[in-house]
Amino acid sequence: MKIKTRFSPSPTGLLHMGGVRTALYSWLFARKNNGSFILRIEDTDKNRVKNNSVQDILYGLRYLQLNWDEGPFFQSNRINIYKNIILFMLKKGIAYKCYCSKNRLDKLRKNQILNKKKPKYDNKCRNKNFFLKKSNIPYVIRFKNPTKGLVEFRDMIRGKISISNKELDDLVIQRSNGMPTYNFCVVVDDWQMNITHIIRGEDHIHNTPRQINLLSSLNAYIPQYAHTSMILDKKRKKLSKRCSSYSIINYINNGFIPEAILNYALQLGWSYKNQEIFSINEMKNIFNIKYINKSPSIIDKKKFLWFNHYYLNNISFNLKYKYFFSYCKKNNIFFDKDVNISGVIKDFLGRHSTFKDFIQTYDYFYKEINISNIKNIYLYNKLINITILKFLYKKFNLLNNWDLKNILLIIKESILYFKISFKEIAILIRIVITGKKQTPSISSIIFYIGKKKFLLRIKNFLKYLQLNNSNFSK
Ligand SMILES: Nc1ncnc2c1ncn2[C@@H]1O[C@H](COP(=O)(O)OP(=O)(O)OP(=O)(O)O)[C@@H](O)[C@H]1O
Repeated sequence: MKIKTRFSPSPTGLLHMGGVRTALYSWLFARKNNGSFILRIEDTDKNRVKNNSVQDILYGLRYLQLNWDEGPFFQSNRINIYKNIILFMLKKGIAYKCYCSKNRLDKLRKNQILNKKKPKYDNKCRNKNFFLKKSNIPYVIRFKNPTKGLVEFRDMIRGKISISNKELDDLVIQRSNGMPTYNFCVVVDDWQMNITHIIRGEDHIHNTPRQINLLSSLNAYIPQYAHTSMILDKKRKKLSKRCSSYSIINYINNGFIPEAILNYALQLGWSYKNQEIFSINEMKNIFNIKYINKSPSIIDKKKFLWFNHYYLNNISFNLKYKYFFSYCKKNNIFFDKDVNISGVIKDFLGRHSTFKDFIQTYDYFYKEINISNIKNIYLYNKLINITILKFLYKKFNLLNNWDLKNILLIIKESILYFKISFKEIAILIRIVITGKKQTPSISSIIFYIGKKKFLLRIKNFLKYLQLNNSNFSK
């Protein structure tokens, strides 16, 4: 039997690490076993569906390259399939119409709670034959859950789980508005899509016995289940789809790369021989459900940054370049062709943990600097500054071979000429061409920023000094 797994999020909010890890484990399990990975969007509860949530899920999965073999299927497009099966179940007598009013059910529930009993439907309508009844009274359709025996399954993470059927309600499979319910649609889809393994969060574990009973009543194959523990935020609460700071889109916007997100997601609740770094291929080869642990995991931003930093330093230059430019494009950041951005990436990206941090630190390579924000250039007086800058402009303008060696030669020449220190001239140039007091080595910055931008910034600065009364001195 071909292995088939599925990721089936509900589009009720943002895709977060909990969803990504579930998708990753299901994807890895399928890939490791030459199986198929299916994407199914569980969007039948229209009241809870959030705008753009589907796009967010698809974008996140595509960014992470968790490619699906079938789908995306949308449950909202399959309503007729569910309804036909419900009709079949009614005919077969494994489902029935329940006309109990909300009022009656509320009272029943209240009394049960008062008598310290677990709230449960009392099966009032179960044995009445309402199938042919035509009336305007609203009704729901319930599944006839077995009343005796146990539902048992072997969870691939948690071991044997069994629950008495006495504990289970006659599940509503169709609401009074005619819409099939979540648990029912899931069962029909898992059955019709031939899902063999269901890896999902333990927030669904209470649904499993009901789903198994439904599958059995339809003579369907019972998949194997693996319920993972929850991922929690730093306050130890289950990650929320409503909180954007934990969303994948937020990580992507901050410049986390797929390798780091996947590696971090993998090891949140999964461990293998103390190894931390796994390439995608390694994940596919090694992945095994037996390495998933049962305790909840807490998102640790520092660790996540560490992974991204690691990958920014260790992926191939081509990949770095590709990710970096798609990040820039998405954020409307463009570089003049004069700027040697590959050099900047090669030399400086490795110092940073995210693209966002990197791009903010080196904004002077793509953004014009605002001279009027510069308050002090810490060097002599205005006249001397103007003289040095004019000298530099002239020398650099004549330089045809824009390379590090020649750039350093001009800097040295200016030091000797003006009898100032390297530090002093570096500060002046740094402020003028970057607007910042701290940057990496000034000769590299001059080299990477290119002749055109370098000269233009000196020229603009000179203009500003000449027009302005500020003396830019100590
Ligand atoms: N915090 C979490 N930790 C681990 N797994 C999670 C977490 N949140 C969701 N999942 C799992 O991710 C998968 C997709 O989740 P889904 O989008 O349906 O979120 P959900 O939290 O179950 O949805 P909803 O909040 O709308 O009920 C499910 O298998 C779910 O169990």
